[in-house]
Order: sequence, then structure tokens, then C-alpha cells
Amino acid sequence: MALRNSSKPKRIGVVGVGSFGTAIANMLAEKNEVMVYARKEEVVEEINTAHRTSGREIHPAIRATFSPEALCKSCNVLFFMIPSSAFLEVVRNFGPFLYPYHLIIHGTKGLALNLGPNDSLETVQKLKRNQILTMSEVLLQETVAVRVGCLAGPNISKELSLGHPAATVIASRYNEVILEGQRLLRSEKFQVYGNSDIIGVELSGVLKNIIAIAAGALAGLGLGENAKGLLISRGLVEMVHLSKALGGSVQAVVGLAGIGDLVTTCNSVDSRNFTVGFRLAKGESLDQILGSMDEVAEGVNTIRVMDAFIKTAGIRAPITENLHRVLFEDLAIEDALQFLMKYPFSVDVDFV
Ligand SMILES: NC(=O)C1=CN([C@@H]2O[C@H](COP(=O)(O)OP(=O)(O)OC[C@H]3O[C@@H](n4cnc5c(N)ncnc54)[C@H](O)[C@@H]3O)[C@@H](O)[C@H]2O)C=CC1
Ligand SMILES: O=C(CO)COP(=O)(O)O
Repeated sequence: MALRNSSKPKRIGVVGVGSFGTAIANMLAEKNEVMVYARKEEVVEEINTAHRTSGREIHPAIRATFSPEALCKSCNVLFFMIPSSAFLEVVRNFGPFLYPYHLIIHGTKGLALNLGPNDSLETVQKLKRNQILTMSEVLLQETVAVRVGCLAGPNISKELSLGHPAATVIASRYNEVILEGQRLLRSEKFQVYGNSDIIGVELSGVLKNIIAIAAGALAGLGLGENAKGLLISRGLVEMVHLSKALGGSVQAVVGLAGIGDLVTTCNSVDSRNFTVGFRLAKGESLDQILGSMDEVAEGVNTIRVMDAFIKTAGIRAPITENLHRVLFEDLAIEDALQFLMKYPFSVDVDFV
């Protein structure tokens, strides 16, 4: 089994040049040779000649390829920066070219399903834990890669691209993944923390999107900062319970990837999840909103997945359950809010 590829110095690979992939590739390019993968030939051409794509500047030193094989041969470290809806397909395309010496860090804040070939969320309706995969679980299940990590934290890509100060968490069971992520990304403007609870950190990034949709809805209804404080604190409690039920630690949720990202996303008009909630509250339908967005709002699918899990696990997650009704069962946002205000939350903090 090849554990290390010791040939000449390698580039750092980035898979996906959307909003977040571009921001991370540009940050990596400040101190590393970087190669990005895009599936479309014209996007590769545009990056290599004009150093831009979709209106975003690409660091002139970055090279692009549309070949998974070329990327895997050129790079020992790969950052997967694609939406969860495409993650399995992309990982399967890369699988034949990945070896155990590859170190992979993903930045995806969504979930995948592990169902039979003829099953879907509609047909199964209830989900057990082993039918839900975080992206690190997809990587470990689908490839021979071992040293896998995730990157999560309050990292709105637009702000990263402007060079505003920020921080993230690299989580992995392998300390060398954390150290390598820190070495590659840390700068005067970007702090990188480590955490060994990769599942807890991934789930923190995934679950805060649900609360961000709710925060956008509160803002859209013009309900003020007291209501937002209430939502963020109850949302944190709900994130802890859901994360624990899925195998994450409390410690991960109360860290940068949990509460840090929760506060950022619940306050940012640049958050796609916040925007979905805001526009819903302004009267648009979910289909209208998703049909007009070019970028992914992971929280919408996460609410579907978590609602199906909640039903099976027998836990209560009133914010998620009510948002599910709003998004998929035509409950009015105002009625969901009424329900939540009458919900008998009695203990302030019940997880420490
Ligand atoms: N944009 C942000 O501020 C942040 C995003 N994230 C997470 O990063 C992930 C990606 O988000 P964004 O970059 O914002 O999304 P995006 O929608 O801007 O870009 C997604 C990229 O994936 C590519 N892609 C989609 N399907 C593909 C396929 N089948 N094969 C190859 N490439 C494919 C697209 O071409 C595009 O380059 C999401 O899970 C998101 O939650 C995390 C932190 C911040
Ligand atoms: O996760 C993010 C910032 O940390 C980005 O949030 P959105 O996906 O809602 O834009």
C-alpha cells in the first residue's frame, strides 16, 4: 500500500471553483502552488488564460484542470469544496486516482444519504443514523483515503475574498491533517484552530444552516434583535441535541465551527441560508427562491434529512420540525412562530 508519494514538490489541489472553493484556493495560493479542478473545459480555459471565473478573480499563479487524474497526480493534499448534492458523484470520479498517501480536507456543510439503489428520502421517510453520511464518511466509504479532515467555521466567502480577518477549524482524527491544514492556510488574516472531533465539527457547520434559515425569516418579518437572541440560544441547544444524537460532541458545537458560525450566518445578508429564510418571510415560495439562486443553500436539504432522522430517533427539535412544515408542508411562517412561542421550553441550558 503506497502511504507516501515522495516525488517532486506537489501543488495543493482544490476541487470546485464556486464561491468557497475560489476563496480558499486564492488563500492557499498566497503561499503554495495551487491547482484547481473544474468540470467544464471553458471554465478551465478562462481560469488559465483570464485568471477569473464567474466574475471572481483567481490568483494568477493558480493552474486549472478538468482531469481528476491530473489533479490527483499533481497534488498530495486536496481540498474538496463542492456542494453536498454533488459530493458523492465527484468523489466517485476522483476515487480511481486517489491513494492512501493523499490527504483530503473538505469544506462542505451538508449531508448525503446512504440508501439502497431504489430508495430515496421520499420512499423511506424515516432515517436511521447509518443512512446519513457526513462528507468525511462519504470520503472514507468511497475511497482508499485515510487521512481525511474537514474545514468549518464562520467563513463567509465574500468576506474572506476581501481579506477581512477570520478563523476556521480543521478537524480530523489525524493530528497531521490538522497541522498540514494550519501550515497551508494560516496567515496574519486567517487563524486556524484544530479539533479531533471531525463528526462534531462537520455537524456544527451543517446544523447551523437550519437556524440561519430561521434567522433570515425573523429578519424578513422585522421581528428585531431580542427575537434573534432567543433563536440563536434555542438554536444552539437544538444543534447540541441533534449533533449528540448523530455522534458529535457538545464541545464541537460550542466552538468556532458551531456557535461562531451560527452567529455569523444568522446575521449575514451574504449567507445563502439566511437569504432563503428572509425571502420566504417576504412571501416568495421555496421554488421561486431556489429557482433564482445560483449558489447552494445547504440548509434546505439538511432540514429534510434531519426531519426524517428526528422522526426515527424520537428526539424533539422544534425549530427544525417547524421549518420543515414551512418549507415542505405549507405552514405559514407566522403560524410556525406562534407554535414555537407556545412550545414548553422550560430549562435554559440542559446539556452541560
Ligand atoms: N460560500 C460560502 O461562503 C461558504 C460555503 N461553504 C460550503 O461550501 C460548499 C460549496 O459552497 P459554494 O462554493 O458556496 O457553492 P457554489 O454553488 O458557489 O459552488 C459550487 C461549485 O461546485 C461545482 N460543482 C457542482 N456540481 C459539480 C459536479 N457534479 N462536478 C464538479 N463540480 C461541481 C460548481 O461548478 C461550483 O464550482 C457548500 O457545502 C457550502 O455550504 C462553507 C463555508 C462558506
Ligand atoms: O457557512 C457559511 C459561512 O460560514 C456560508 O453560509 P451560507 O451557505 O448560508 O452562505
